[in-house]
Amino acid sequence: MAQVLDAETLRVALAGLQDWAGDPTAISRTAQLRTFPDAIAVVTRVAMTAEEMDHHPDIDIRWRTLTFRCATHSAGGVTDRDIELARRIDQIVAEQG
Ligand SMILES: C[C@H](O)[C@H](O)[C@H]1CNC2=NC(N)=NC(=O)C2=N1
Repeated sequence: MAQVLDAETLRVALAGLQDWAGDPTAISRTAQLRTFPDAIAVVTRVAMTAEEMDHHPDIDIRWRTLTFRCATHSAGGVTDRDIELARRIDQIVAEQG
């Protein structure tokens, strides 16, 4: 099973991502898109990626502002799977933004 990252490993991983913050329990990032449809397009793409990975973020939608939160429930915290999901979310946001 995936292991929860220790604080130092997490710090290094967060430095390689775009706007993510958090602690070993969960990481999150907010992204503001140009329009509501742009935001929903990002949500749809993230949903497809999450299904492929069988790893799903919590997503909060407020007009054109999205907040993503990633943790591995079965492990009780942030694992490599969350870092990979965050990286893919960054890529999708960058492509849509
Ligand atoms: C059976 C299936 O693999 C699990 O329920 C998956 C689904 N998606 C998940 N997503 C997240 N973020 N954490 C999990 O522990 C998790 N578990």
